[in-house]
Amino acid sequence: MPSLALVAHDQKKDQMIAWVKAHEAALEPFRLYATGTTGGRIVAETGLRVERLKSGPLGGDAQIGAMIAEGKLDALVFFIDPLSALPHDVDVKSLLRLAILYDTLLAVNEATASRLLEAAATGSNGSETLSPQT
Ligand SMILES: O=C(CO)COP(=O)(O)O
Repeated sequence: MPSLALVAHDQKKDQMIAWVKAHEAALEPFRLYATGTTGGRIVAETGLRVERLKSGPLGGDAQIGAMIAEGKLDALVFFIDPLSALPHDVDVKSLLRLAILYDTLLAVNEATASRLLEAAATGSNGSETLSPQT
């Protein structure tokens, strides 16, 4: 089962929830992970099962980065707030850096996230990356 992590900063959480609801069927085939607060809202407001990690500022971004480094994550949807200063900006940068380094499927805005799911569904792109790991 391919794995996908969902992460959204506070000002982007409403957008993440709306996006998850709009793509619930397409997200069901994934083993889903999320940082703590994002995951809590997804579990409370959608029908999806999500494995919650720590909250981003408390190490959740770092946990997802470690999953990438260990080859345990196929794709990351990360709705970043481009208008706020974040105390854990170094963690955000580290996570993005690892996703780039390991060539992980990465979407940092809604338009790209939707295309990523379409590609995963059709297998027209990234099918190899999204094939089951175990
Ligand atoms: O801060 C985050 C990502 O950098 C997200 O963490 P939460 O989902 O716990 O708010």
